[in-house]
Amino acid sequence: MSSSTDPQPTIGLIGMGAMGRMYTKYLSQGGWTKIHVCDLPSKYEALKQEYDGVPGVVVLTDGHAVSRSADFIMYSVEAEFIESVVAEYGPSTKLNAIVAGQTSVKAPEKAAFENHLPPDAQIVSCHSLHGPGVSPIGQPLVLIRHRASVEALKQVETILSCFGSRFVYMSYDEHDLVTANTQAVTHAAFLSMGTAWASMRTYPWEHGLYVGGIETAKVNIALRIYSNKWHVYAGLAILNPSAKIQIDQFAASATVLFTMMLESGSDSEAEKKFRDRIEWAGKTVFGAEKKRTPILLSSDVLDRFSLGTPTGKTDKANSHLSLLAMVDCWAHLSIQPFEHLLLAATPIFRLFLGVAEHLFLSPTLLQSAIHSALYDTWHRQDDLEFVVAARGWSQCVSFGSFELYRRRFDETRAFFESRFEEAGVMGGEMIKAIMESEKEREAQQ
Ligand SMILES: NC(=O)C1=CN([C@@H]2O[C@H](COP(=O)(O)OP(=O)(O)OC[C@H]3O[C@@H](n4cnc5c(N)ncnc54)[C@H](OP(=O)(O)O)[C@@H]3O)[C@@H](O)[C@H]2O)C=CC1
Ligand SMILES: O=C(O)C(=O)Cc1ccc(O)cc1
Repeated sequence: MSSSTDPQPTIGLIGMGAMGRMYTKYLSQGGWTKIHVCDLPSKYEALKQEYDGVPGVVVLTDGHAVSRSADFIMYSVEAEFIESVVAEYGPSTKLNAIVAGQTSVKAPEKAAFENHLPPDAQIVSCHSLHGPGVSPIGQPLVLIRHRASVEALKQVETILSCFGSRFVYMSYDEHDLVTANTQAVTHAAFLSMGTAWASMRTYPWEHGLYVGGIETAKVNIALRIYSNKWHVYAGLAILNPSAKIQIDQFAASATVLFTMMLESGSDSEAEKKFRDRIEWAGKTVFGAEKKRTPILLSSDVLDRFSLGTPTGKTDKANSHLSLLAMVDCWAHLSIQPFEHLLLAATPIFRLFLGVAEHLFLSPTLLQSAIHSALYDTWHRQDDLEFVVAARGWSQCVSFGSFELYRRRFDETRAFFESRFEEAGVMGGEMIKAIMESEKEREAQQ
């Protein structure tokens, strides 16, 4: 790191995509004066022009130039490529530099750093648990002191303090377990909703049946995910071994619950089995949480962020199969989602857990969802498409194919693309409102 006569370390960012740019922005605004950045050499000229005059930022040709000059180096590249990128630039790491990665799954990053960084390099990795369009203030920022002195960790904290995020400390292995619990299944659920809607060629908020309250949250988040980079979700699902197990359980839960819905009909024994299973899942996940202040805003507030206009048909109950399956999945895997809430929740996980909690802690809502699941047939096609989509995503992840993942993602994305701008604004405001209401509640408690 910097010597005592040089108060500012040189900060290096390799990969100037969405996250690299976000880091550059906050580091520059935070007053750091030596921020060396690069992307692929082919983007050098364009990046140089773009960052001309941005305080503290120097664009360099490639990762060798950044690695050789920086005291703290962060790799913000696709998880799929971390091994090859570190293999290329790692040997150029400045003597005694501290190295970090921003990848959403850490097992490949850890292996890449151990295999390709010089022995004098210290490793303090990180992970901002939010997307590039969310304000980092108050969000969890994971710090992983893997091969580094306490002093090195302090230096990283100092550099990143300008984000106003909440530091969360864990090991590489803990990180992958926690993020599988919070992110993998949440993403699988929203990816499946999107694929189901796209398969039916319907924008759910446009036909008036899925508008307002819980539906608003589902639509806004699904569109938010599809407007992000496919490789972010592919990487954390395919390269994290714990994620595969969870996504598989989610698909299994959706399938079993849907089958039970079909079997019930006039069969009271089958109906009882379904009710018992939902009740068991709800107790397992939410049972101990009766005294917690609920996460979610009221339905009225959620309605403010709706993409569609309530038509009066909106009171019609539906099965909320995705939420029932999520809670069933958590219960089967003995995941206690509230344990992660304080520690390492992303905005999307927080919101989805809040929506599930809203459903399960309201006896009226839950009973009407169960009743609708058992007796209504109008949403059967939607639920069937959802189950097919969940199984498809699970199979895709189990095959470990990035190409297949990209094709599935792109197909659904194309269907929603024209709506991203509108949904991005709404979704952003919804997340902001929820974060603010959380802060207010915390202050009151
Ligand atoms: N987006 C998100 O919500 C979050 C993402 N992350 C993680 O951060 C990392 C980056 O994600 P994000 O910024 O969204 O993705 P982007 O695709 O926007 O950015 C990655 C950038 O790295 C570039 N790159 C690839 N190889 C090299 C190389 N050899 N040298 C220099 N640059 C290279 C890519 O170029 P090219 O496109 O040409 O390949 C691209 O510009 C990922 O590992 C992701 O999992 C973490 C938190 C949130
Ligand atoms: O909130 C979410 O789950 C997101 O989708 C944004 C996101 C994506 C990848 C990360 O590694 C961290 C956050």
